[in-house]
Amino acid sequence: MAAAASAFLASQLPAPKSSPSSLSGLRHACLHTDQAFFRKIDSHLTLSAPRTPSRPVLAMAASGKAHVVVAPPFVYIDQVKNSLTDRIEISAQNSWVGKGGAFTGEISVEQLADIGCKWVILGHSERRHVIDSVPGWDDVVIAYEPVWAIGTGKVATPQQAQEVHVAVRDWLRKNVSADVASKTRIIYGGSVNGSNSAELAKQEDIDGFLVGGASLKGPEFAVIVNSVTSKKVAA
Ligand SMILES: O=C[C@H](O)COP(=O)(O)O
Repeated sequence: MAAAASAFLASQLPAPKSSPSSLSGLRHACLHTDQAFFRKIDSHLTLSAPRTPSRPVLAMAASGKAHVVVAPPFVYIDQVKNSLTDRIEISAQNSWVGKGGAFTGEISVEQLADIGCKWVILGHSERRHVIDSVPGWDDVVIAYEPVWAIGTGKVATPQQAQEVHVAVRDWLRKNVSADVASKTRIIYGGSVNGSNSAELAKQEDIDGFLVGGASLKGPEFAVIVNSVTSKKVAA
């Protein structure tokens, strides 16, 4: 199980030069906990989900273009999974990342895999996890979310997000490999909605989205999913 130290990686990234001055201090301070890692359990984009996904979500998924993963709270995973087609995969919002043992109340990746959950979000800024190592990068998706943008309605500009995504990719190139840098999906999260997703998706290094609030609105969620270009879907 899973991923690099998010705080460690983030601490090596520069604050985006294009930050507006009113946000630059906050952005810089927040940057240290802004990266989350998605680790595929078996084999990006992850989303909050209502108990029952809406018809537009199912219709959009059936179109077969974007890779869609929904991340309901633990207690709804089975219910949501049973209401979805196989085209939409399931993620947990967190998991126990330590070794085995007696940890009452924690949920392990083995348990998640056992109920058909293929992904897990690790290191979301709301969880403050720090993860030790990445045994393999093939199934890791990195999400950049400025903390000030999460649930606030304040979205990073496409240029700001692109700048940080480039920095993340550069970090991967220097610290892992050029191959991993080019293949790893880096997704943006933080007040993504149907009005801003298209411009964000045009950026070269934005490979998808981590959507919170807008994922609960079926038609808007479908707009966001469809804004991810075919180039990135194919990646
Ligand atoms: O988990 C969700 C992300 O943190 C983004 O949430 P948001 O789209 O509501 O800002």
